[in-house]
Amino acid sequence: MLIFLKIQSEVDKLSAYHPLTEQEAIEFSRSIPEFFPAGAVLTSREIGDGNLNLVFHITDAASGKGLIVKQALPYAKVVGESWPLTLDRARIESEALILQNELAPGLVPTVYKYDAELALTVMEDLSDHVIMRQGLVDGNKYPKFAEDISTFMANTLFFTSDLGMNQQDKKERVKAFINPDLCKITEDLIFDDPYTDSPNNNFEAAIADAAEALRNDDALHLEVAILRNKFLTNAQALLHGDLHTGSVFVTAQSTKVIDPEFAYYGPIGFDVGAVIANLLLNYAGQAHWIKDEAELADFRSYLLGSVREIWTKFENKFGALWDEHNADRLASSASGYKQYYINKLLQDSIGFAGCKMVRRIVGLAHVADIDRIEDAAEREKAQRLALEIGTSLIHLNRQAISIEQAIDIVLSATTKHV
Ligand SMILES: Nc1ncnc2c1ncn2[C@@H]1O[C@H](COP(=O)(O)OP(=O)(O)O)[C@@H](O)[C@H]1O
Ligand SMILES: CSC[C@H]1O[C@H](OP(=O)(O)O)[C@H](O)[C@@H]1O
Repeated sequence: MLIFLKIQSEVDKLSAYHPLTEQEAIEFSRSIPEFFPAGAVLTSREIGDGNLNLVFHITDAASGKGLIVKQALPYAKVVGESWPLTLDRARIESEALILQNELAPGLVPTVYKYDAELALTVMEDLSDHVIMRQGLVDGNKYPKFAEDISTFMANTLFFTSDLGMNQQDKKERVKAFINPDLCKITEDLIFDDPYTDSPNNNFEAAIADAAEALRNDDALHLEVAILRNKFLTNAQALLHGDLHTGSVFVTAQSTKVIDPEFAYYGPIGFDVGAVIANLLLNYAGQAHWIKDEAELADFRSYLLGSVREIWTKFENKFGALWDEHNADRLASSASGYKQYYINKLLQDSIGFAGCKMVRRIVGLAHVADIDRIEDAAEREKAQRLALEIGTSLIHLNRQAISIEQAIDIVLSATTKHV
């Protein structure tokens, strides 16, 4: 009730706020200086397929130019008005995109305009790219992805941390990116609901036994509680906060990260783990999407190779930034500290990856890689494989010393679930 009243008063204060119609989105997009030719005949289509916001695609057939107008609703679209959600997330998203573009140039869409009253951002149209989740379901490989995403994560995470920026300025930035509503979604959906009998949970009867096992595994609960506490308290760097393959646009030559409305200061491994988890969720679903055994083995080995490459490149790039740009005297001089810090990042990444896999199988919001499998028995197999990998990664996390251990977990779970 309190949240509802808070958000209602937020909406009342923004007197101009209302969800745009497709026509109004066209009118708004004409305010971007010198983008569309004067008198251009524009068309508008609401294309939002995410859980939270409106996304209008504005196009001019004559010039071939396009724009994206993304507007926050005062509630979570996937659930409806009964789940109020702050409009401030539009500010967080546009400020995060602008900062990410400075730290990792070319790896996010350009922001043309942010309007606080309407809670909307006008940004570069990336319709010549595909959403990576769909690309992977279609069996496509992305040769630039590991290089680009490791650069994106190393740069944005290092240079927003106490290692890579002035530590007093960092505290101001923590303040600017306080994001309680969106963090609460993650705290509930990822770090609580799957391990209890929550009304938010959403799993099929066929895997009720596996869902029950999650609720009764004390050792697992200990690991999740430790990871949850890191998410709640470890303001290590400015995270993207929701870095799944539905938040990445790709082509063979290009990578663009979108949708950082969950950005806040949190543990670095949460972003790295999100990328790993979503590659592994695709891995779990692929036995349905690719029927030929040799092709399946090849694609799965590409996915595991990507996990290895992403971690290794991230570790090397983060380490190189540490050597060249460290703003913390003791961190750079204390012998063994860099190795200690980066090993903790590996452990966190593995643990968070596991949590993110589990939530996509038994929690509120699922992934197309698995949910779109029409055959119930095949879908169940994929769900059980994802749960086995996810829980094993969570159990491993604090013991991990190499990414190879995570890969071994995937391989032995695969053998078990043929
Ligand atoms: N810059 C963009 N260019 C082209 N399409 C976009 C862009 N941003 C978002 N979209 C489309 O809108 C969809 C939802 O966007 P997203 O930012 O993920 O919204 P939500 O925050 O609701 O999840 C994307 O899956 C994509 O199809
Ligand atoms: C009730 S929000 C559920 C889920 O949706 C978000 O994803 P997206 O904005 O990309 O659709 C985020 O992952 C949340 O956990």
